[in-house]
Amino acid sequence: ERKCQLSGLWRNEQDSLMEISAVRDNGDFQGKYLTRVTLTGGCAHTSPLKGAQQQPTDGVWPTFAFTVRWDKFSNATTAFTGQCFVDSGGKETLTTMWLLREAVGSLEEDWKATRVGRNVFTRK
Ligand SMILES: CC(=O)N1C(=O)N[C@@H]2[C@H](CCCCC(=O)O)SC[C@@H]21
Repeated sequence: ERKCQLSGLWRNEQDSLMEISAVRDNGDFQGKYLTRVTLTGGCAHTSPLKGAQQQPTDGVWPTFAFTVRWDKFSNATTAFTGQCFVDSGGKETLTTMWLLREAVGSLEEDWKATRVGRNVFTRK
C-alpha cells in the first residue's frame, strides 16, 4: 500500500484522536478531530478538519496541512502543518506544528490571539 496516505485514525501525545477520510487524488482530505484537551475544563467534542497532502513519491515523505474549526468550543481555529515519516519498521509518524488563533474582541487584543505548538501523531 502507499505509505503515508493520511487516511485513517491517528493519536497524538495528548491522546486526542484524528480520523481522516479517504485522501482524494489531488491530495485533499477531510475528517474529524476529537480533542481530549479543553482550555475551559469542559467536555471533549469532535471538530471538523479539512486539509491537503502532497502525494508520496518514492523516498520523499509527503508534507501536509489542515485546519480544525473548533466550532463546538469557541470561535477558534487551528492550522496544522507537517510531514509524514516512515521508520525502518514501517511505522508512520506525523510531526506537526500548529498555530491556534483565538477570536479576540478587539484589534488591541490581537497581539495575544495566536499560540504556537508542536504535535506528533502515530497510527491508532
Ligand atoms: C476553547 C477552545 O477553543 N478549545 C479547547 O478548549 N480545546 C480545543 C483545542 C485543544 C487542542 C489541543 C490538544 C489536542 O491536540 O487535542 S484548543 C482550541 C479548542
